[in-house]
Amino acid sequence: MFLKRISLLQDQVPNYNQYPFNIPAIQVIDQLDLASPVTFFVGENGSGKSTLLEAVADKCGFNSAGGGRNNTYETHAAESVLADYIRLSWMPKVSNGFFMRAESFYHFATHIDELQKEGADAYRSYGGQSLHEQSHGESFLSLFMNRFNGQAIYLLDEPEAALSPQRQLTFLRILHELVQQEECQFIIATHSPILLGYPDAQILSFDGEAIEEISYEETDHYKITKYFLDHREKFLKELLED
Ligand SMILES: Nc1ncnc2c1ncn2[C@@H]1O[C@H](COP(=O)(O)OP(=O)(O)OP(=O)(O)O)[C@@H](O)[C@H]1O
Repeated sequence: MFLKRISLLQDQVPNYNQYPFNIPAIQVIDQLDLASPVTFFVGENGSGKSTLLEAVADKCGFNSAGGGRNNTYETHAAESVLADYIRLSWMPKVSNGFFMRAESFYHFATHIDELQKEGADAYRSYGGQSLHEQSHGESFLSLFMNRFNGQAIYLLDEPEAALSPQRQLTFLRILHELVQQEECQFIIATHSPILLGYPDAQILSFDGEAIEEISYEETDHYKITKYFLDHREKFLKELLED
């Protein structure tokens, strides 16, 4: 793995009452140690996972709307304010990698189409076909299978968004091969109890007073999903009738 620590430059934070420094989990970051090639960010909606991931992506030099170092294109995505206030500690440093956010993947696909029109063989890295001509889930898997390789860091924001449960398992297989064979590092914000099950991953929860490591079985994703599947009728009766 390459990225070992994310630190917040607390003495330089201009205002703790303003976004992004007003997010509870973010404002108390001192040093966040990454202890495994696969780190998951988990937490409630709005707990700050994307904000931190985007800041890391920006600091890596990746397009904060999605892409690698060479993907320069305009979007409505704002610059990451937080990026100026974090420090990344590497051992060793890698510059290869990719930031994928499900919500702006459409714009990224358009950017690849434009590169192809300009004469570059841009589709080669994405399964030989426009990402717009593949289903949402197929285009995600094309990205993971064809574009991801070599020693690199991959920052993924909810990669499960378009993937069926079966394809999430396929994704885990690709992830495993990239970690084992290419020594890739992943930081993944996710709500998927399937992805979170990846063995030996570090799971960082944004739900407490500080970002802290928790086990798979301690995640709400596991607990709620398990309870739901084990007691579906009772659970829904309580939920819908009370
Ligand atoms: N550009 C912005 N300006 C002001 N507040 C913002 C901005 N972007 C996000 N926020 C707020 O910051 C908080 C954290 O948002 P963020 O997108 O990081 O959450 P998240 O944990 O990734 O959530 P989700 O699981 O829903 O994707 C939220 O309360 C959100 O409303």
